[in-house]
Amino acid sequence: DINLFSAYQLGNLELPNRIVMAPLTRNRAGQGNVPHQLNATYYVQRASAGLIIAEATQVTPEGQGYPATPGIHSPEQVEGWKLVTDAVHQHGGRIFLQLWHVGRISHPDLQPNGALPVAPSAIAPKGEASTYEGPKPYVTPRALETSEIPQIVEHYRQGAANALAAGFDGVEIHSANGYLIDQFLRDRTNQRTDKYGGSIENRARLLLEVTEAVTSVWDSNRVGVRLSPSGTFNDIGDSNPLETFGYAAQALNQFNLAYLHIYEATEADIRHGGIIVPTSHIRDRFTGTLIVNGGYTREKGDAVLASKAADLVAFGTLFISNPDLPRRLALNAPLNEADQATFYGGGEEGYTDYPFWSAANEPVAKA
Ligand SMILES: C=C(C(=O)O)c1ccccc1
Repeated sequence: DINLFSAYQLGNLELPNRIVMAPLTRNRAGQGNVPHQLNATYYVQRASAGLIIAEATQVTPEGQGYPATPGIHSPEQVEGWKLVTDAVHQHGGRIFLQLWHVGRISHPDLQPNGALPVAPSAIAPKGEASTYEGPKPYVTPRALETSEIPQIVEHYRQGAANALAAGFDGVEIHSANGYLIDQFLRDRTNQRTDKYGGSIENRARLLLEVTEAVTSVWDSNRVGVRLSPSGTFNDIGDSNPLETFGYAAQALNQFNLAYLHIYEATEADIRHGGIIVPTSHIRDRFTGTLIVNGGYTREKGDAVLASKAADLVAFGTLFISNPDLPRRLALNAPLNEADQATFYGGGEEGYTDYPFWSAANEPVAKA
């Protein structure tokens, strides 16, 4: 039976296992949102993943929504990312970059010239923004003019080109978790009356235009898309996600992408009463490789692969605290507990200081 340790042919990339490192925001970019050596150490420690999807990275300054998240829009950032891709490649790893624009999930304190964050419509998210001075209530974003959207698409294209120059093996278009592209996809946040709003085709237009632009830079088998059909994070929602995401999954087939990556329903989504879209609804419509993510264990991962409900399994929290996760899963070794207090921000504590497994730290049987 296929399991987590089976190899996988992802387009022309050979993955030695089916264990993917999920994109994880860690808020540890250097000055100027430039990746630095500490980030290279963190990623190279995890190079045994079948595939690393590096953290969400803004394609333009307006796309930043949190302190110290890396960018891919300046020459310094391209140079910084080369430290990461070179290190991972020297250790035989493969790494994609997740291209991001947060849309309304930001604050004027994080925006160039203190401007309003942009979004499909002027609808403020519930909750608080994370700024360098701490949490602040979200503001009502500025609705993008129709004439501004080609420039947004160009930011993603340029970001994709910069990722190619930075030595990545591919890119993932972040279209999940209530950020800009997800804001356009869903009718709670997109109440536009132009060709980017109203019908499902119109609400998916930005996703498809960005995918078109990114696949004009990369071979399509090096481009992935991430969706969160059941998501409620960032006050996102849709009146008919089965239809919305069923359409999106089918529409993406035209590009022959590397994969579609689904962030599955969390306990929070179920608690928030979001409509749950079963991953089978997507699997039945998307004809390419499917990555699933969300609370998987070795057993659940092996099972979802054996049943052919997915092709690859992404792990987030477990990769935070277990740099050598594939080896530990293969050995059924104990797993380090992740320290949530150091998930976001800071330095090496809770980032590069989690131990690797060695039999030496096997609990010694009591004499
Ligand atoms: C990029 C994120 C996502 O996709 O959910 C994110 C951002 C901040 C904290 C956690 C996660």
